[in-house]
Amino acid sequence: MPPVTNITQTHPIAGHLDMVNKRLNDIARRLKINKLELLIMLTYPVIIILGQLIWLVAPAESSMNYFTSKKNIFNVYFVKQGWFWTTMVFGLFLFSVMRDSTVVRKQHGVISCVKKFALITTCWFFFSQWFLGMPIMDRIFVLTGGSCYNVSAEKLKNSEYFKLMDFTIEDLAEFTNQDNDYYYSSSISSRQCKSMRGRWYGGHDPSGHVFLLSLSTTFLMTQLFEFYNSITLRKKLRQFKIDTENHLKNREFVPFLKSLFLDYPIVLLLMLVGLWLWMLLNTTIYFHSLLENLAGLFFSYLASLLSFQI
Ligand SMILES: CCCCCCCC/C=C\CCCCCCCC(=O)SCCNC(=O)CCNC(=O)[C@H](O)C(C)(C)COP(=O)(O)O
Ligand SMILES: Nc1ncnc2c1ncn2[C@@H]1O[C@H](COP(=O)(O)O)[C@@H](OP(=O)(O)O)[C@H]1O
Repeated sequence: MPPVTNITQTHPIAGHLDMVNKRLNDIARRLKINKLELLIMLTYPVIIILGQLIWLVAPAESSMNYFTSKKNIFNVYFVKQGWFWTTMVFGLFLFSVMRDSTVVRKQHGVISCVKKFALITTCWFFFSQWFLGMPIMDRIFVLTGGSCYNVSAEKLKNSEYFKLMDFTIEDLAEFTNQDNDYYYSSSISSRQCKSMRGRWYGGHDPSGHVFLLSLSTTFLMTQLFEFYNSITLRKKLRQFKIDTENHLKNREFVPFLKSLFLDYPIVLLLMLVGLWLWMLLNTTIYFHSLLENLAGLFFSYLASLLSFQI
């Protein structure tokens, strides 16, 4: 009888996979993180590249859709309040983990993930909300030559921070009226600029959306796998399906919601992660330049890498 050869050892693809695996282990070791954390972090460059390809390939008319609008419901009520939703889902998840008798090493895990959340919340706050005045993302914009332009005299607040525009910027000319005076400032935040109907123009503007969406997703996914593995997760999702079918068959809507929020928030967590990844793809197709999206990702990587050290 001919000797039995192990196909996984002899197939050329197995060799390549082995090499990729070794390379990933190497990178993870150098960054002092585990392979799962690395794999999660690698999904964002893939999404950003996919977004760029869609933007390049799709003709303008087919790329104009509901998600091209800044006013789409998912952007206004979800992403723009993104830290709130991440906090809610994380809180429910943590509460369910504490009540779950099948989870091992609970106490240590819960404390470390609360610390991680405090750290990334601080990073989010400093990067996108406030950092001894302007948030970091706005400071980068101003330091690279950006300003808030075209603020009309009647919308002007805190006039000491503004100078009269005795010049016009060609790109922004359509937003001004020849008869009015307009002002500009490099000392106010993007939020203040927007509130005065000014134009945030001229600098490198790291994407706050890419930062928030990738940081939240990394945190939620790494915490999910901190407490569950793929087998226990699949078991939980199967049980959720059975419970839901029973609830809905008996028209028990309140018990269904109770079980979703208290016993199976992993379903909410996975739904939120799905929405965040979808919105991330849309951001990379329709908004910002590639470099600005990568800058948002870079700062979210820094925050995640810091949190992995806890
Ligand atoms: C010194 C201050 C440190 C603050 C951090 C303290 C850490 C405390 C530790 C643990 C407890 C955490 C409790 C956190 C509760 C957080 C609850 C909320 O998140 S309420 C705020 C809701 N707001 C948002 O979610 C806003 C999200 N949106 C944005 O960040 C921006 O809109 C954007 C970045 C998505 C886009 O920017 P834009 O300029 O284009 O609008
Ligand atoms: N996925 C998405 N869907 C809708 N609007 C998005 C979006 N991603 C980014 N935007 C919008 O693009 C602008 C730049 O976003 P950011 O700098 O946070 O990446 C923001 O506009 P506004 O600031 O006018 O709301 C934001 O709302």
